[in-house]
Amino acid sequence: MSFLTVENIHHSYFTPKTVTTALKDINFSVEKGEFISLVGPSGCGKTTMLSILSGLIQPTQGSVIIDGQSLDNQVRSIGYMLQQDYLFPWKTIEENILLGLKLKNKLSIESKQKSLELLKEIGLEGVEKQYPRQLSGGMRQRAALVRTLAINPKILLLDEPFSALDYQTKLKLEDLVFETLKAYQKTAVLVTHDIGEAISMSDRILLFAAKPGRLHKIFTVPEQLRELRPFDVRSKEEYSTLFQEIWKELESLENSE
Ligand SMILES: Nc1ncnc2c1ncn2[C@@H]1O[C@H](COP(=O)(O)OP(=O)(O)OP(=O)(O)O)[C@@H](O)[C@H]1O
Repeated sequence: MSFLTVENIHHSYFTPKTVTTALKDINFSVEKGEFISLVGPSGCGKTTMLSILSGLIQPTQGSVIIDGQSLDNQVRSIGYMLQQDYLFPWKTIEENILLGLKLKNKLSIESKQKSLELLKEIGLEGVEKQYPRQLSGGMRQRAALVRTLAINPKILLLDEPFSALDYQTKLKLEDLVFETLKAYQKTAVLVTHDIGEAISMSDRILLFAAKPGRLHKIFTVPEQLRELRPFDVRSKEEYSTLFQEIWKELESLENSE
């Protein structure tokens, strides 16, 4: 059985005058430790899918099974990382990264030590007593990653976590997040508009189509790219080939709309 199974998900948004089918007949599964990306044109339902996986919205139909249990029993073990870091400005970095543990009643000497070690591993040693405004955007996103991992989530949902960063910081963070998730064998689902980012970080890429939002095609990243760090993937021939393939598929989707 797969670690994450999405079964027959259907979701519509209702307003007094309109019904929008954001997702229709979505089925896919993710293995433990696998990294998948959701890509596709604007409005194809990527964010809706992630909101369903996080338990923030209930799908109109269908189910999500994580580690053999329904999502309702697992929402506490989902980690969510967004475009904005959402660190509390009046709390220090240490207080921010321990907040999730505190809220979940999981703060202990051991869990605190683990979180501070992770902060060190991610290159943020020495900023514990500083406030978010004293850190750069990239450093704040790294702190947000530590806060997300501190609760030891079973699955990490990443909603365009690098899109607000400058290009150089983004590439560096892609490497860092990739290495960290690999080291901790975390299962992750990334939503991104950046095909290059999807190829360089993922095992598989799920291309969604719009109107109605649906899963159009799944691409498997070649084995030889999966062992490399994201930055190095970008210079490989297999990367360019897959980029072209996904790009053409996206163009054909746009032309058929
Ligand atoms: N709260 C809402 N109420 C009504 N319609 C919504 C709502 N949220 C999203 N939609 C509609 O559902 C569809 C899917 O939206 P969603 O935001 O999931 O797509 P997306 O792929 O994440 O888009 P983008 O790439 O632009 O962020 C769109 O047609 C959108 O207009």
